[in-house]
Amino acid sequence: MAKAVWHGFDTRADMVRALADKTGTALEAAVAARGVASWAVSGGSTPKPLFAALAAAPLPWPHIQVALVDERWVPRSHPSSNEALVWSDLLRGAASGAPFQAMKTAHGDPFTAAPAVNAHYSALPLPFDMVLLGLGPDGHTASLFPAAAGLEAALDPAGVALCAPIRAVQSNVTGQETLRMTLTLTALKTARAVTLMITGPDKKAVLQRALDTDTHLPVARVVRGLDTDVQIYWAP
Ligand SMILES: O=C1O[C@H](COP(=O)(O)O)[C@@H](O)[C@H](O)[C@H]1O
Repeated sequence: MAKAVWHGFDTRADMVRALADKTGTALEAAVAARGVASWAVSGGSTPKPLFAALAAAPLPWPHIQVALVDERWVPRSHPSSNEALVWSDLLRGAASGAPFQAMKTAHGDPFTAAPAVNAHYSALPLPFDMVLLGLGPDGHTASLFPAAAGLEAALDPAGVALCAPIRAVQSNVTGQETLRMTLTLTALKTARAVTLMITGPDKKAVLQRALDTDTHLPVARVVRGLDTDVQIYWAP
């Protein structure tokens, strides 16, 4: 069973430097070994400085396939679009030559889009060489929200889908449902390396609790279900 390995830093800048270095080295090694690398990235606010650091890094970007870990079912013009974040913060400068796989399609909802999104993701160089996960205050990672419709299918260890539709109610947005698409445990499980980037004492406490006692929370179920240990990068 995979476990969490903590890497703590005094400052966010130190953490970003270390994680950028680890990510760049792994992606470069994958290109050297197999001619191509694949990196699945989360959205949200936490990875922004990491994206800025890597966008400027002289990596073999045209051979590094970037894809999303999860997406809100909103157009790219929406401020919450993870795809928009990747375009604005990562796929620029040196990294602008990287091929990118989005999750959002023109379908009206992620449930009808799932076959198409799965077809797109099946064509990627898999397993992922690197996956960058984040964490929400409710213990969600990717778009695997506690009690969401679609959660059990997405976390089914025997599932075959790589991407799954999710209908979630976010605890910090009272009563508001969001439609999302997420990588499944099946897609995450075989990744060669998985990093989880978190900042602040609250997220550290949520993660610690999930790993120790609230083991039903999605982030804990993902950590347990992976083939590889999850490298946790944390700074205050
Ligand atoms: O909803 C989401 O939230 C998590 C955490 O986001 P953050 O803003 O607290 O860093 C993120 O990992 C995920 O990709 C996103 O869709």
